[in-house]
Amino acid sequence: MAKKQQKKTAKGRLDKFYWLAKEQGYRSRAAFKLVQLNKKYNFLEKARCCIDLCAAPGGWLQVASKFMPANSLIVGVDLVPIKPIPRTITFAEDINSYKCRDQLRQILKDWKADIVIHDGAPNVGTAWVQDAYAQSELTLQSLRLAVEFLNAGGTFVTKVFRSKDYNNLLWVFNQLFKKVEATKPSSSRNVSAEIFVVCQGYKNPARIDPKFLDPMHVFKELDPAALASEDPDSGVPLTLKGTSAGNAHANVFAPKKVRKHREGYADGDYTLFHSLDAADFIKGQDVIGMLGSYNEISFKSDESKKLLELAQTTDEMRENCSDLKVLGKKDFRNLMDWRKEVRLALGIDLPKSKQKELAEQIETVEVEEMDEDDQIDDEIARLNEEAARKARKERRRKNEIRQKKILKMQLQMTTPMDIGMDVMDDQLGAGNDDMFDINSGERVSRKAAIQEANISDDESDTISASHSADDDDPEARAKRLDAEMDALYDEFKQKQSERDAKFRAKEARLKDAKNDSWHGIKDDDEEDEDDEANMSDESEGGYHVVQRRKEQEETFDSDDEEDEEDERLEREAMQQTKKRKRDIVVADPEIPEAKPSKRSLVNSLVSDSEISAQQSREASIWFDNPLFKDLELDQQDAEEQLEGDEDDEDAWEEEEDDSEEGEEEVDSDEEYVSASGSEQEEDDFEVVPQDQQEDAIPDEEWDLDGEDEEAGKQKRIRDHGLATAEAVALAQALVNRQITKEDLMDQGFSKHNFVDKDGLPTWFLDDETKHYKANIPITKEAMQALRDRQRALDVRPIKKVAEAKARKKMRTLRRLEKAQKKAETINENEDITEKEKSSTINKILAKSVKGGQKKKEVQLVVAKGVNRGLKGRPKGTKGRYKMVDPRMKKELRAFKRKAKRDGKKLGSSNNKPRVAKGYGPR
Ligand SMILES: C[S@@+](CC[C@H](N)C(=O)[O-])C[C@H]1O[C@@H](n2cnc3c(N)ncnc32)[C@H](O)[C@@H]1O
Repeated sequence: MAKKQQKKTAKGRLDKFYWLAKEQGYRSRAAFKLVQLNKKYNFLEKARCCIDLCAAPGGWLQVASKFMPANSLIVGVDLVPIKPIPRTITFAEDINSYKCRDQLRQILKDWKADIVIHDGAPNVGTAWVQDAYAQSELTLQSLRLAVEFLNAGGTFVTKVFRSKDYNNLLWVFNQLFKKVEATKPSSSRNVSAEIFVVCQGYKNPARIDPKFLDPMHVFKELDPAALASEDPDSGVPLTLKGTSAGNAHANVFAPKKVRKHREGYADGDYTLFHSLDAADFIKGQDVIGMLGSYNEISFKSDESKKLLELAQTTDEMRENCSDLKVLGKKDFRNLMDWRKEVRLALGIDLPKSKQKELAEQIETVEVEEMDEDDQIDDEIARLNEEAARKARKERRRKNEIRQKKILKMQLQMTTPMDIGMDVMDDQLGAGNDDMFDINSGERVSRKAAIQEANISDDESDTISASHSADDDDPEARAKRLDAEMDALYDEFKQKQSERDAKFRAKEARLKDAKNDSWHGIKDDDEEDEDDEANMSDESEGGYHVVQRRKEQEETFDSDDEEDEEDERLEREAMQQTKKRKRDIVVADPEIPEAKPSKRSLVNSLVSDSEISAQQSREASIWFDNPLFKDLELDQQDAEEQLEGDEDDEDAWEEEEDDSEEGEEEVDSDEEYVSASGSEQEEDDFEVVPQDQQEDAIPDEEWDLDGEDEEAGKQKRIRDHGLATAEAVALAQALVNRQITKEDLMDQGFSKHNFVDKDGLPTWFLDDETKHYKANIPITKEAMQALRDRQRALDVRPIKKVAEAKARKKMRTLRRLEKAQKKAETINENEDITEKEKSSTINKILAKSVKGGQKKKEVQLVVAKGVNRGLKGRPKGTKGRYKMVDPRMKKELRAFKRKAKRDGKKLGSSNNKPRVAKGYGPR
């Protein structure tokens, strides 16, 4: 028995309602019974005065106080005092006493109750052993108080036990109320015989016959003799004729006069608890029946005490025996096994081998006694029988194999390719042409035939060998079949995993989902996958990525023309980044840092061994290409390059920030890089800046080891919000008050969450994981909200652009600050006139504003002679430069000439090419 899972008190008390009650501050789990009853009948919201009979510890009172309107009168009474509850009046009294009635009258004064609720349970025996009759009496007593204090039209809610008095009680209720309904809320344990009756619309008769409320009359046992002498017209027993009870019986017994025993007590048996002696359990025959009808297996008799000394009677068995009502399927199976073992140990049953021996001995003796003819006849009969048995066994085996194969097919454990190959093999090898035998009496579907053919000879041999061993024992056969199915399923999964990378990733994700650190971040995971896909797309420069980027850039262009220059630089930077990413991927895909985003995510999904095996295979094939002969970059080199490049990036950022008033350095990476040979080589191995990796996969998502899991979960929820349509739909329903928090919690405790997985085969569990999920409806609004959010994300500028904008803003601010300081100094200067001051300040301000928009000048450089084709920054060049074709120089000269001839100023033309002040050294 799963001791850890369920605290072993009677009925496994600590169930979800126990915890819910704890969480919501209810004093008892019983509170949820009233919550659920009220949810169904809505009696609390309308009531202004409520009497709770047998109210301790006060769970129902808390619920009443929560759901009833403010300023309602709520009175609770119990044998034991109740700790004060806001908005309620309580006192300790026996509800059977007159004192109780008087006190109620005193409290209510001239008020009448709209609702009387009763959840009393007489304290008899142990806490959970109930005496049904006492319970019925208590119920009748509560009815007596109810009819005294209820308003016309009021409601009475009471607990009743499903005993033989149940129908009588219901009959009485029906006489006094317009509508009577019995219901069992889900919070009431199934093992409990209790049921709740909701009586609505109190008729408030002017006078009630006291016999209606007298247990002696209501629960009167009917004397068969009295019943026999009945009124011929109405069928009412003569002893009761003319009384209300008589009328009651007229209703109950007419027209058939046969009283139905539903699920009530057996005659003379008024207890709900039944104990079975262990010795009887071991020796008895109807084991299942016994386990179903008894509450415990006791070891009280001398015979059963001896069982306790057996090694087979473990502590767990004893524990299981102590409360049969809380056992699961597996526990019952264990109990049956235990019984079998004990029977063997006590010699009640013989072991199988001995049984066979015995049978053989008997057979031999018989044979010895026969004469020769008889012997021959008998031998023939035996052989015939054996042949028939073998044929039966073979047929059974084939059926099993077929079933198994059909199941395999249903689970899609075979692929069409396998089927084709197997069929061919089989047909070629064994000449099996059954498939095409249309006259075959046995109508096997083509698929089934294929499946049958799927079994290899080896497999069938193994199966038949193992079959013969335990063919007669259905239990062993079932176990063997289970084991075989599991093995087949594992094989199938392995095959699929080898074939399909997606499947592998899915498996790994499932595994991770089961892992605590992954709990609840499935969507993040998916997001990351998307990120990964995007990034890998990016690194390959796919069409979609280009399009997407284009769109983003266009949006941005139209948004802010002022930042044109910065934007262009950013575009170039991004292209460079992409180029660098490509470079590093081509240069050495084995360097982990070379594929930062991909590696890190894949690491998390697929085990290292899987990756390395597959990668090394793929990598060796890839690097067999002669292209890579000369390329020997080891991981260390790559790391050094990475560091170097990062330093460069930092330097670039610093210079960018330090540059002032148009003296900015060249932004473009190509232009920035030094021309020296070694550095040039390094340039080829630039990598994606580190911060991009961090963007793709936030550290904290992967690194939850040391953190509090709950805190991590909360953070993810904060960071990523409602990521699925289901989540958004639920959130909207909550906000719009279509459902309440309680509903949501209720739904959370669904069959999908509390599944006993013990003993279930893996393939079944896998399938369940896939399909056995609560179906949360998605609304149009939720989808729209998600789409809107995605759209908002799409139009947000990418990080690099936002950074460029911020840098620009910062530079403008610095310039303005400087200008302001200068203006202040000028203002304080008393040597110059006010007019001069204002014009100088104006100039400074204009300059500072213009400074930001000043176009950067580009030097055009022509490489000549040996320098032609050299890459990198030409010696002696400062600032931005552009390598141009020599022809352009000529064209420029021609342009100047023409301009001179036409008398135009070079600078006045809008069509002039962008030129530098002069030419570079080469
Ligand atoms: C199941 S509990 C009630 C739980 C309660 N409805 C709640 O929500 O907390 C049953 C209660 O009935 C009370 N009881 C039993 N017989 C009684 C009687 N004759 N008069 C008053 N209370 C009684 C017991 O003291 C016990 O507290």
